[in-house]
Amino acid sequence: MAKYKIVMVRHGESEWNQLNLFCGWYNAELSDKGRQEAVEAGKAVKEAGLKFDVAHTSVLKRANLTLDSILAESGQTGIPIQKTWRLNERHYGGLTGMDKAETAKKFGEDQVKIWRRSFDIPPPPMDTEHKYYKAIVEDPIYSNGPSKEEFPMFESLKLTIQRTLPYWNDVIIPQLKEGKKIIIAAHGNSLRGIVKHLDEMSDEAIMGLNLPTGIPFIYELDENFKPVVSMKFLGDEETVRKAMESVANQGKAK
Ligand SMILES: O=C(O)[C@@H](COP(=O)(O)O)OP(=O)(O)O
Repeated sequence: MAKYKIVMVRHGESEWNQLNLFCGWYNAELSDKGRQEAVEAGKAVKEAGLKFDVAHTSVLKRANLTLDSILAESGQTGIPIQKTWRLNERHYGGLTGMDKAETAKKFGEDQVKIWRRSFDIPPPPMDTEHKYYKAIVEDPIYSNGPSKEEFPMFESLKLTIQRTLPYWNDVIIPQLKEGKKIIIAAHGNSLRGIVKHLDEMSDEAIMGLNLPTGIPFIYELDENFKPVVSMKFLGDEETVRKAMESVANQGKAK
């Protein structure tokens, strides 16, 4: 029997999603389409009658602004919002700022799929000469963490899960136990990590999961935090399927 319910959402389309650039820890803006997706997500939350006591998000504005829109549209602006770098997108290392389709043309679609979707093969590291190194490392959004030692220069999904899961276990689970109703607004890969954990997906199975932007999904969990309902999207099946397919296709050479 379901005891807990939690809502998650990948942010609306960012300007870098729109340009098809690897984004990772770069603090990209939402695109106009992304802002609209966030509004629609809020309407869907309202229609579904979902109420929250607390919200969690990354320190990146594409997730923060999506959350703000969802809360505004569903009339819940006053709730506490907890921001953490642990919910950030995976750090895309040296690929940050590169065009996904161009990268597929140069290195092959198979290699790009490995970089995007393999469980434990990381992208190449970001070195100090990288165009976006300073923009990321010196961004004030990181002034409260991670520490210098924790600050990644690249992350595989495995490494992303290693820093996201402690937040799930130490912050989210205790709040669920207290009876808090929670929404998490985060990113394609930080959320894939949580989904992999909850659904106990194999390293192979998680390769096939592409999360769409701006469509909230619900998990219902039993008393042991095992899913009774998994990834139930607030959207019709065909729209979700197409949106997932289009994310998968971002890594194809054009
Ligand atoms: O970093 C990025 O480019 C995308 C995910 O990219 P893929 O892993 O789907 O290529 O992250 P998000 O838009 O969710 O913050």
